[in-house]
Amino acid sequence: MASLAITMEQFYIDNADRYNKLVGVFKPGPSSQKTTDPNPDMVVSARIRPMMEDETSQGFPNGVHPRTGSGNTNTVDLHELRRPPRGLPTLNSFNFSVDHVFGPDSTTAEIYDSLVRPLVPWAWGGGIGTLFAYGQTGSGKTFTVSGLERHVAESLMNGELEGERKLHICIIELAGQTAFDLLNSRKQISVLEDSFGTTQLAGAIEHHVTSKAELLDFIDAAASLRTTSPTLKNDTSSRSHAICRVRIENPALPGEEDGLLYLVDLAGSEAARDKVVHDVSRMNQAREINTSLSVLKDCIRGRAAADAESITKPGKKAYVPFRQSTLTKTLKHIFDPASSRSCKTVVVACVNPCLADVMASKNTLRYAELLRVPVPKIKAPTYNPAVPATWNNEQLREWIEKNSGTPAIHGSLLAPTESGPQLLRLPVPEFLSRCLKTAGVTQEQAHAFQAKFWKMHVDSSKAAAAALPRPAPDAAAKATAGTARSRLELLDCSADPEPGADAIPFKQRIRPGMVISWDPAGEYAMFSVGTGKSLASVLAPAGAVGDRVRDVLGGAVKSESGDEKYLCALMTPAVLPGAYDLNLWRQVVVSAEQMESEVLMEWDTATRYYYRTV
Ligand SMILES: Nc1ncnc2c1ncn2[C@@H]1O[C@H](COP(=O)(O)OP(=O)(O)OP(=O)(O)O)[C@@H](O)[C@H]1O
Repeated sequence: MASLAITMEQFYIDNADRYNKLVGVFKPGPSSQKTTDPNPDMVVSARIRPMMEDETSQGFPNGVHPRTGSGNTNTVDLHELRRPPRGLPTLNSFNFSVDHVFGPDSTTAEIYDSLVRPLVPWAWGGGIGTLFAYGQTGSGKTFTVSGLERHVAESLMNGELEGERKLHICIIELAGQTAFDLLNSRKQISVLEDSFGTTQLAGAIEHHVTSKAELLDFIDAAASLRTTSPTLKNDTSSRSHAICRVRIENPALPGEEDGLLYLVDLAGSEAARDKVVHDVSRMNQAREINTSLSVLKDCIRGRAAADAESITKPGKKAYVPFRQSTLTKTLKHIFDPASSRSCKTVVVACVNPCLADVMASKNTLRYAELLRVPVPKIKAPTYNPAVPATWNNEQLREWIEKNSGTPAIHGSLLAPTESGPQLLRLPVPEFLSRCLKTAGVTQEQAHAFQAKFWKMHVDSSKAAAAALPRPAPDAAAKATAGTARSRLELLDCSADPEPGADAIPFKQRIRPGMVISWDPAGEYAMFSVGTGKSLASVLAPAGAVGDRVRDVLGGAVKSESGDEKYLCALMTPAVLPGAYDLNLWRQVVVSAEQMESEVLMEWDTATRYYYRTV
């Protein structure tokens, strides 16, 4: 095998002139892949590095050519030289299409500006931005990722992004099934899934960073450890995946998910021709790398397909095999369709243009093409006031201002340019931060409004998917027609079913199930949360229960005083942000005087919790 490779190399060198002549007269045909609409959340690019000094000095021609002219920036031509049994060598040509091709003269700054820069504000707003560099050994992955890391550090730390954030960095290396902390002397760590289904890097140390210099120091320390590890020198970087994770915490939204920025320098997809060693461990290593890269491809495609369908078919569950490799398990948040985190991903397929490596380059470009999932062409939807996915920016803003409670959230602050589908894709923390820009809006109102918007989308899509023939409206439905909430909505919401009830002060219509905010005094103060208030759901008038009934602190419920009192069940914050539990057996007596306001709550079947609504 090795001798065959050497003979082929000699053949390429001997026929370099003929090869260059054939390439010079090559007439490119149409691109082999149908052009698809670019997917803004999943961009696949190729970077062709320059020929290296040693490659040109040996006489190897350039085998990979970005197509130029007529504005074409996404096609690459690759030419092999075939050795026929008889006669002169001939050209065997292929072309590949991706979203962007960067030729040997392109700089890392250009790649950053056109593809990677948008990931930074996305993660700053609470989303997940990921960059993968893929390619054969020696194709420029580390060169590209380390250059991009510098630009990312600059963007994160130059003070241009809005709001305060706390940044934490962690850099790990995955070699086969084993993970190491590159910021802690390459100590072995474990990749575990906890009982909440979250992947934990057990044993890895996260470092808080406050300046660009500090961030770069960590990046450089990890890079030097990766490339100079004594026993693995020279081969370490090519046989392992390096994952740099920056976690971006927003102190103004403590309960929300943090933004995540991943920069992933993948293991070399194939051993370079001059490094092939056919021992068993090397073969096993190569098999593991190939498996992890193949699973990665399936996961990237799976997630892109799930995202593309999330707006049109939200009920449909995509299968993404992220548990099949340590790499994808580590990056679970990106791939798990159940995580519902908003992700933007960029892949840079790095290509070595030397003719001697053209087989590996062909595989890299084919892999890159496979990562592209066409975005379904959806004709402009017809406006439907009940379906957020059909709203343009103007319709969305109008709805926001009418439906976001008091004070009304400014549409221009929440959705300056977005359409309905675009706002649905916004990371939740970013949505909340934008709501809070309107003076007087509280976090609770922002949460409730976000939940209302999302629920409307889910309900409308489910209704469209079900497309069941509708029965004729019954008398009760007719009675509520025209009120703010449909009969169906009222089944899961604490709102008063009486049409027009909200015009009557809540104390004049207290009823079982109503949720109230109250001010617990004395020993009941232990039930207050945050603001000193507590939430409870009315069960019955205190006078309606037997003489021996006691509340949660053992006090008698029935009393001789003529005060208007109610037996209520406490509602307490649950583990999920913005969620509440109804504690049916933690009962308290609340007088009408202690009640401050009615709070509308909704039941969410998916999480089995109650949420505030507006
Ligand atoms: N665009 C580029 N311009 C100039 N030099 C480059 C470019 N890309 C890569 N190189 C050089 O090519 C060599 C190989 O690059 P690099 O180490 O980044 O490859 P790699 O794909 O990370 O390899 P490995 O998988 O072995 O880690 C390095 O000397 C690097 O400086």
